[in-house]
Amino acid sequence: MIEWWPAPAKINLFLHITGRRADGYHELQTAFQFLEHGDKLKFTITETPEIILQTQLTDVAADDNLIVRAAKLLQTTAKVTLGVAIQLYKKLPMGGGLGGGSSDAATTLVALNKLWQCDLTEDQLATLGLQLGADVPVFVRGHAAWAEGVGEIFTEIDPPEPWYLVIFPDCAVSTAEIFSATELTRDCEPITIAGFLAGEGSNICESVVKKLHPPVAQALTWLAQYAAIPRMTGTGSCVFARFNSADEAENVLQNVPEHWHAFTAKGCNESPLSLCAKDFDRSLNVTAN
Ligand SMILES: C[C@@](CO)(OP(=O)(O)O)[C@H](O)COP(=O)(O)OP(=O)(O)OC[C@H]1O[C@@H](n2ccc(N)nc2=O)[C@H](O)[C@@H]1O
Ligand SMILES: Nc1ncnc2c1ncn2[C@@H]1O[C@H](COP(=O)(O)OP(=O)(O)O)[C@@H](O)[C@H]1O
Repeated sequence: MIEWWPAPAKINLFLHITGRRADGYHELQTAFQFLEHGDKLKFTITETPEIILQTQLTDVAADDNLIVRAAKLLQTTAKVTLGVAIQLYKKLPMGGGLGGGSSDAATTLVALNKLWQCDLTEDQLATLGLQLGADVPVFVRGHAAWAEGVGEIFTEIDPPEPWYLVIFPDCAVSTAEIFSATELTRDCEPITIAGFLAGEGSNICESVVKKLHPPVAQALTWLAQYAAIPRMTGTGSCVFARFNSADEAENVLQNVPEHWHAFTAKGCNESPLSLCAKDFDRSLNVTAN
């Protein structure tokens, strides 16, 4: 049986804004890839219907935590009478653009769907996830993706899987703050998947974030000494660069200034959550046979 379920980080390999809908949401083009690095969650199913989060996050009330919101949403939708106690091992910085909150929510949906035996389909879980946040569906689906619309229309992609060095420049960036900035570029020319795979694309939010959060600019400048095309993920604040091997990424990690948190991780097109869910299904089949 699975004890700890992974909630991996994602990075946006590029991020363009192509327009804005009448409801204020932005139309995007982006490419998501997962990292072999992230949070972990442990679920203990209970006979009574309470949902208890045993690990508290500073600054997030338990009822606002996306883990609790995801569990409640699934419990109500699938009319589940069981409950759950959840432990969280939090590694991903909040407001870092690594999608930690969304990934925690997706792992909760995917794991509890199995542990509570709800039998919702992946499409149903992704639709539920979208109610919690724009980034939740890609974590539910678990494959690297080209995304359009407000980030919910996916095409699976298989870009190279390099090693990354990721720096969290010790500042949190709110997605809503960046999307409400007047100087944000909102009219990028659409690009194609083939164009992206050939190297087109950048993160259009970088200039606004660098201006509002100088540590992000400093981290990008620092990384540029060691790697071509350092980039910000999502609306920040983390920045990343790619390397051909774990050793190359590790060597640069040794030099990262102490006041920044940093880590290395391999990029992966199938998410650790998806692999874990398959392991879970296999273990059930073994027990049944
Ligand atoms: C733009 C991305 C790229 O990955 O940024 P990051 O959050 O990862 O940095 C995400 O899609 C973000 O997803 P997520 O963080 O789940 O966003 P949400 O909670 O749904 O929305 C936060 C706020 O951002 C704005 N928002 C979000 C998504 C979008 N396509 N257009 C928007 O204008 C809305 O004002 C919304 O209130
Ligand atoms: N389980 C959770 N983990 C992280 N953040 C959460 C969680 N639940 C709710 N949040 C809220 O979501 C915000 C965004 O967090 P996160 O997804 O980690 O960053 P980002 O969207 O920049 O990748 C946090 O600042 C926090 O207020």
